[in-house]
Amino acid sequence: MSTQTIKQAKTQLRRKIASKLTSLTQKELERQSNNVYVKLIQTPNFQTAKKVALYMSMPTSEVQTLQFIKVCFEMGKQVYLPHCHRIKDASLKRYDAQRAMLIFYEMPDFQSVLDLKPQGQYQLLEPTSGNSLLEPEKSGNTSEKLDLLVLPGVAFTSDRYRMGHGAGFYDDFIQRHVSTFGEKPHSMIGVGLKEQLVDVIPLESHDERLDAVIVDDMIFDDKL
Ligand SMILES: Nc1nc2c(c(=O)[nH]1)N(C=O)[C@@H](CNc1ccc(C(=O)N[C@@H](CCC(=O)O)C(=O)O)cc1)CN2
Ligand SMILES: Nc1ncnc2c1ncn2[C@@H]1O[C@H](COP(=O)(O)OP(=O)(O)OP(=O)(O)O)[C@@H](O)[C@H]1O
Repeated sequence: MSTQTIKQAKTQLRRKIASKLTSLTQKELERQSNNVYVKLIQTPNFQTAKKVALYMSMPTSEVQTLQFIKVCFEMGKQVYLPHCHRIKDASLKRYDAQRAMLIFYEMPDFQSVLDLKPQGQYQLLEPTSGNSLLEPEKSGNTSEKLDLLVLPGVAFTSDRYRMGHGAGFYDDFIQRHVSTFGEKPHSMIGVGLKEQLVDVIPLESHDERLDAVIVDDMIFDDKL
């Protein structure tokens, strides 16, 4: 398949999942999110992780994360949340069409998460300052690598591939993590709803395979 055909197939799949998700009730979204969170907490990689990067969920189409973030603080984890950073210096682009990149900021406590305000084009709840991870324009960045990266997505497969909203942010972040720390985050876990589990995702060469995918009460990991 040509790159163009793969991109079109990804767009089609995004539409198909979006229409499936319109009939999901709030109750069902909460039920599945809770199942995911129980499974995630049980994983040894979560138990041992100190630095954990999560995301602030959008209201209807993603596994809800607020309760999970709360538990992370209660367990003494260092919690990081993403910010979409517009690239001003073209030399920081990793591919031509790239406009923005993810920076993760450390959240000092749960209250600061509750206080987040919607930012940018997608009105996501994002931090805009703080101790950062992989902020390239900032000198003296002394932060250490991530123990766990929890990834949102639009679709997931049982062989641990993921497709997002089409910005290429997470694959880019993983590559920059490798450039800076010499390795990927210790563990990368995608979380989804059962409506987001598909047989195949059209893959491009930059698409990263995850260490585990958790969908509703199912976990797919490389030890199975
Ligand atoms: N909760 C959450 N936070 C996140 C992400 C995410 O997927 N979920 N991201 C993950 O990278 C980054 C933000 N990236 C995003 C990129 C595009 C769209 C979006 O809605 N885009 C299209 C719709 C595409 C589609 O059909 O799905 C639009 O332009 O309307 C949302 C977030 C960082 N933070
Ligand atoms: N490393 C890269 N090199 C070249 N093109 C890329 C790269 N990363 C992403 N792109 C391009 O950017 C677009 C979005 O990529 P992709 O579909 O992989 O994003 P995604 O996984 O859905 O997004 P996200 O990770 O932000 O949720 C695609 O058109 C893809 O070809």
